[in-house]
Amino acid sequence: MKQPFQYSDPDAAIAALAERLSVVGETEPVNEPVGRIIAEPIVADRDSPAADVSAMDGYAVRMSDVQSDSVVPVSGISQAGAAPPAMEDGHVVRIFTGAIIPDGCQAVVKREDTEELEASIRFLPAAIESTVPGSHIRRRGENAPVGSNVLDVGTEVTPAVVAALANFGCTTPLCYRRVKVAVLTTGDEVVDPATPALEPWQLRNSNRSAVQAMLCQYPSAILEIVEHVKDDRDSLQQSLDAAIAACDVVVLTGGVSMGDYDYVPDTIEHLGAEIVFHGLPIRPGKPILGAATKDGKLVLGLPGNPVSATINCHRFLMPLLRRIAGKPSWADKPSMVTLAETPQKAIPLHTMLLVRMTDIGAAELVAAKGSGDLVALGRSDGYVAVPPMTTTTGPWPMFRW
Ligand SMILES: Nc1nc2c(c(=O)[nH]1)N[C@H]1C(S)=C(S)[C@@H](COP(=O)(O)OP(=O)(O)OC[C@H]3O[C@@H](n4cnc5c(N)ncnc54)[C@H](O)[C@@H]3O)O[C@H]1N2
Ligand code: MOO
Repeated sequence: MKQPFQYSDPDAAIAALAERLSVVGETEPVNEPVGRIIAEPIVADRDSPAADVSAMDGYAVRMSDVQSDSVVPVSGISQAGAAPPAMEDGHVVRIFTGAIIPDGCQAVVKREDTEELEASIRFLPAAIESTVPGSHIRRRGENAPVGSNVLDVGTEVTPAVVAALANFGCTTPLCYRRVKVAVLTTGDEVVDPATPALEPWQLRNSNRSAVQAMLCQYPSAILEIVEHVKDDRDSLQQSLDAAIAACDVVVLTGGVSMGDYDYVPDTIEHLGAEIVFHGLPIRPGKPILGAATKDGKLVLGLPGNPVSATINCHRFLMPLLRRIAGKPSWADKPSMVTLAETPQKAIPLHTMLLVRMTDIGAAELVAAKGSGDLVALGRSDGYVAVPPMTTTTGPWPMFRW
């Protein structure tokens, strides 16, 4: 670990790493695109709406007929799913929401603004006062004319985007392929989480579970390799070489610090990757390592302590994955929250404190015994980032799991 630190804050370190990473270029049509990134502009295949339509249930009228004392006969019905009838002079047409505006109609009057008589209507004062040409008419193409751009390349597909895509007949949008990720955990003391009886010197592989779970929440990434590697230089080198050949991103946990078995930094260097930072002024996570290969692949060495690995996977890996996946606005946009109590110690590091949200929207600190405290981790909703030498309640950025 180099001292002083190469970057004074996590965002600067993330940005420096991001600059060196390649963005996925290959594309594929995707059936279930939520969480994927669109790789082609989506163009309107028809006007939206496709014709002038009514925004209300009511009557299609000519302005000259909207008089306070006249009784106007109803000459037909325009309903959704059918062509409109002709509109006779001196008549109104009954119309429903979404139905096409008949030729000659200048406005729609809401049903509740009329008195409905047998086969005719009378306009109530509300209709007389508020009806102007175009009232309650949605004009053809007012949302988007045919051929216009509806969604840009780089849009992340949400349920709202899916609705817009469906409207333009796009059910399998062309998206960037998923980012291939390898997760390599290290540590000879670490065993599979399903192991029932452990020796006192063993512990369960919670880091693998945490990283896997975070990746599962992100549809633009796919886990290609998940492996636990023995604490020896050759095994680690072999696994790292294979992982970097097959994937865009390799995440390692453990072995990045100063211990005799901490081979991660050396093996990454041996790979020919540029170590952009090794050590940052953050707690937890001071020994974190970020590297980029010559062809722009990410190698992230997360510290082994479970709270550190989980927080820093969220803080560093997830935004960088969004960037590699092709999302232009990839940086985190944390909401600001006020802490329910002051942080106890002012330290010269960016501190990420586990918090739980109260019902009134304050962030309560979760008592934690350090970066191995998985109980505190499990009780948290996320973490709050407090700048160096600060003991005030904020508001500070809150990152939710
Ligand atoms: N002399 C120094 N020692 C340490 C420093 C330092 O700056 N100088 N930094 C400390 C900090 S901070 C951290 S965090 C750890 C990180 O070290 P490593 O990344 O080398 O992690 P390990 O030593 O391999 O493991 C630390 C701890 O975490 C447990 N662990 C590891 N992997 C897993 C896993 N997959 N699931 C659950 N738990 C895991 C491991 O058993 C250790 O208890 O270094 C400090 N030391
Ligand atoms: O990263 Mo370490 O987690 O500060 O213990």
